[in-house]
This record gives sequence, structure tokens and C-alpha cells, in this order.
Amino acid sequence: MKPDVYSIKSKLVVFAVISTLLPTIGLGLLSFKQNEALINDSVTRELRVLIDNINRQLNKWSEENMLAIRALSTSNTVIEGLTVLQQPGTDNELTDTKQISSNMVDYLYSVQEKLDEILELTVFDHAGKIIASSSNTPEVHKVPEKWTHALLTSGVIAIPPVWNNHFATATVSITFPVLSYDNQRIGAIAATLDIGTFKSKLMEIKKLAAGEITMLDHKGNVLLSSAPNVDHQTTLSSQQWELMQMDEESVTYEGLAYPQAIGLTYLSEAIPAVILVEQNYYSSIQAAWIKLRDRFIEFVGMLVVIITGVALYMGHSIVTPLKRLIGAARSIVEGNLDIQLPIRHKDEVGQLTDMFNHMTNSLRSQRTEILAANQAMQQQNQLLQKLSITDGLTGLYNRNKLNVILAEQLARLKRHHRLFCLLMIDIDHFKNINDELGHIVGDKILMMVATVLLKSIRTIDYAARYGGDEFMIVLTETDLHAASIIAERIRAEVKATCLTLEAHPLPITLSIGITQSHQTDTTASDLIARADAALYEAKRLGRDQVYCVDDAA
Ligand SMILES: Nc1nc2c(ncn2[C@@H]2O[C@H](COP(=O)(O)OP(=O)(O)OP(=O)(O)O)[C@@H](O)[C@H]2O)c(=O)[nH]1
Repeated sequence: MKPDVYSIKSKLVVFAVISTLLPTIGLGLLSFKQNEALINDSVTRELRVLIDNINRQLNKWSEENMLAIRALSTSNTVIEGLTVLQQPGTDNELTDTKQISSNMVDYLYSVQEKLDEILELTVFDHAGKIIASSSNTPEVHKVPEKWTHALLTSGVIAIPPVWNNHFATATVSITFPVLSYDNQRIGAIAATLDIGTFKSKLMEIKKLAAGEITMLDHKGNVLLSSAPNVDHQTTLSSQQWELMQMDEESVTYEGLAYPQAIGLTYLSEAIPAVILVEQNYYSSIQAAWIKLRDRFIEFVGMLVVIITGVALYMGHSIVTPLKRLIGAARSIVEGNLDIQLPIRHKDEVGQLTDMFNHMTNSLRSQRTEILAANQAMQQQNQLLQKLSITDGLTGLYNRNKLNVILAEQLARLKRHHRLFCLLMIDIDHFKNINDELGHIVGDKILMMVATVLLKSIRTIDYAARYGGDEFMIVLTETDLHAASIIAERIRAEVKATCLTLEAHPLPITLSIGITQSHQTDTTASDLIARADAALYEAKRLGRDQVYCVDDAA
């Protein structure tokens, strides 16, 4: 029974948990789907912030360098040197030419030393011929044939960003025209800039928003990167190269800096390079997912705890009264009907408890009736039993019982050799008493004799009415001598207790025959026959006397 009761509780808990978990998990999955887009958007926004920062810094870096070179292009040393060198006739004055070039080289050196970003400065004449350079092996720059007005002020990128093996860094070359004092183009000045100097800026920007920044040329060669594992020798896979073309749209792919990255590319306007920003997919997208998942698990866990608590409480409120009912039913099975259960709620269990109490009350009253009937029946049975072995008039044992007693005594005699004596007693001339004084007087005499008999024997002896005016006495463990003494005492007692009628005493005498049990006796009849014979002898010898059959030997 017990497990069944507990199973109500567990079934309730299982039902509550399932009915909570299923819709919650369904809704959770739906919200995960919606959050996926939100998380991607959030990462893309962070990447865009990075790009904005880079763009700003790169523009600044570019503008500062442009300004420095433009200032150089308007310096007196450069303008005057180029003007002098291009005047007719000066070609022949070799010493002066060399001196001017030497001065210009010195000037270029001094400027280059002041500016970290500048790796090389070269001055060209209007025909593109190198006049002076800070490098012994200057790069040859392609100067545009016709300078537009915009180029005159902003310069031109003569060599786009590339990895420069000579300087072992990424470089970009910018050329500015040199104008004479009367605004004639007399040459150009080219500066090779070290893009590597921008790395410190990249590292600063990287601190603002998590992610790695890589600058690439148009062929996908790495120029500069904030990532320690990415350098100019890093080559792009075809997939990475394809993704690089997707301007301003974030994609998840096998990254440069991370095994799995979410990245965004941007074509810089300051210098013609591709800026690639990446975030670690696992630490950005996946971390957000894990955070979301942990919150979801926390929420579901809390929900399950609350629901389980409520289900347990509900189960408890059902199971507790049921257990009380089961306990009460068990007590009834064990016979205890003094049970009254309290009705705490008016719900179904309360109704059941009320009916149970009614049922117990009904059983209790039925049991009381049954017990009373049973007791009455027992008394009747005892009475019947007594009647079945008792003589109705005298209250002594009847003939049937006498037979049983004799059979038992014979059995004892056989087993334990316990001798006993049987006395057969008859009232003398009882017929005459009946005839003369009536049966009522006769009955009184029978009762008086019975009283004397009962008084005269021990508790271990038996007195019975054999029939009519005949009585029998069984004296257990008694020999003939003792029996004859007892018989004599009885005879004398009865005679002394004679009835007195109308002041005339009525003498009552008894004749008593005695016999002792023999080892050879097998039935009560054997004994009775001998006692009867002894009684006959007492009668024959004149009545009012005791006669013993002494044939034991
Ligand atoms: N009042 C009364 N008489 C009974 C009862 N049972 C038997 N009797 C009478 O008892 C008498 C027995 O007489 P018997 O034993 O035959 O003869 P008796 O007169 O006693 O003569 P002896 O035995 O030879 O001395 C009969 O008259 C019966 O009717 C009884 O219950 N009440």
C-alpha cells in the first residue's frame, strides 16, 4: 500500500515538472532563435565601432604625414634648389650643382630624422629625374604627367601600401609636386612612409573594443596586424579572401587571428588598404550564448524548484489525509473501531473522511450488537450444556454425565491404576410415599436426599441421579472401606433429616450398594451391574443399610 500512496506524490511532481518544462523549453528555443540575430547585431556593432576608430586614427595619421610632406614641398631649400638646377646654363657649372644636391640631401636627411614615419625622401625634377634622396637606392616613383588641382594640394599616392622588403615593413609612398615661387611645377618630392608606425595606434584602439585589426593590401597581403600570430607572411585562404570582399557585412569564418572568428572588412579612404577587424567567435558569440543559456537554466531550475514545491505541497495535502485513512483502516482491520478522524477540509478527501467516520460508527454499533448477541448465546450455550449434564429436579449430574464420568475414571484406572468406588443409593418404599403423600412431597424428598449427598462428598467426587429414586456416587481414589464409611454417614444423615409433616416426622431411609473398580472392568455397565447387585442385597437384607461387594481380590 505504502508505495502506491507515495506514487501519488511522485506522479504529481512528475506531471508538474513535465508540464512546466515542455512549454518553457519550447519558448526558450524560440527566444534563442530570436536572440541569435540580436547577438550577431551586437557583435557587428562592436566591430563597426572598431572600424570607426581605426578610420579616424588612420585619417589623422595620413593627414599629419601629408601635411609634413607638403610643408617639405614648399620649403625654400627644395624650391630654390630645383629652381637653380633647372635654370639654363647651370648644367655646366658642375661644382655648384653637386653642392646644391648635397645641400638638398642633407636637408632631406635632417627632416627624415625628425619624423619617425618617413623612411625615405626623394626630390625629382619636372622630368622625373632624381635630384636628391635620403636613400642611396631611392625608389623610383611614377609622377603623374598632369597634376590636377586636387593633387597639387593633397599629393598623390605614388606607390599604394605594400610590404617593403628593403625596409622590412609595410610602406606607402606619397608624392607632392614642388612649385616655383611663380607657381610653375618644377619637380616633385616623394616620401616613403612606414605604415608600421601605425601599429601603436592599432594597439590603443584594440584596448577600447575587444578584437584584432589587420591591414591588408588589395591582393590580400598582410601589411600590419594587432594580432601577435598574424604578420606579412600570413597568407589568406580562398575563403578568407572571398569574405574580405564583403564590405561592411559581418561574417563568421575561419579567421586570421582566431580559429573561428566573426569579422568585418572595410576599405580605408585614407590610404588604399583593406581593414579587417575580427572578434573571437567563441568569446563573443559563444560567450553570449553561454550567458543566455546559463540564465535560461537558472530560470528553468528556479521554476522547477517552485513547481516541485507546489506539487509536493499539493501531494502532501492529498496524501496526508489518505495516509490517515489508511492508518485508520488498518486499525479497523486489527479490531480497533474506536476511531474518529478529524475533517479538516470540505473537499473530496474531507467527504471521504466523513463517510469513513460514518462507516466506522456503523461498524461500532453493529459490533456492540453482535457482542451482546454473542454473549447471550454463550450464556444460553452454557445453560444448555449444564442442562444436558444436569438432572432438572435435584441439580445433580444426570445419567448421561454419569456414564461419561465412569468412562473417564475407568480410563484413569487403566493408565494410572487409580481405584474408585461406586455407590448406588435407593430410597426405601418411595412408591408408598408418593402414593400416600403425593408426588410433590416425593420431589421434596428427592431434593433433600440430593442435598445430603452433595454435602457428604469431596470436590473430587461426583453425585448423580440415576433415575426415579435412585442416585449414584463416584468416590475417586477411594477404597471400599472408606467408601462404606461415607455411605454409612450418608444413610445416617438422610435418616436424621427426615421430613416433618403436620407435626409428624416422616422417616426416610436409604439402601446403599457399594462396589469397587476392578482392573478387568471395561465398561460402566460392569460396575453399575455390581453396584446394583449390592443394592439388591441391602434391600433383601431389610433395607436402611449399606452393603459392600467385596470381591476386589
Ligand atoms: N415424586 C416422584 N416420584 C418419582 C419420580 N420418579 C420416579 N418416582 C416414583 O418412585 C417410585 C419408585 O418405586 P420403586 O423404587 O419401584 O419401589 P419402592 O417403593 O421404592 O420400593 P423399594 O425400592 O423396593 O423399597 C415409583 O412410584 C415412581 O413413580 C419423581 O421424579 N418424583
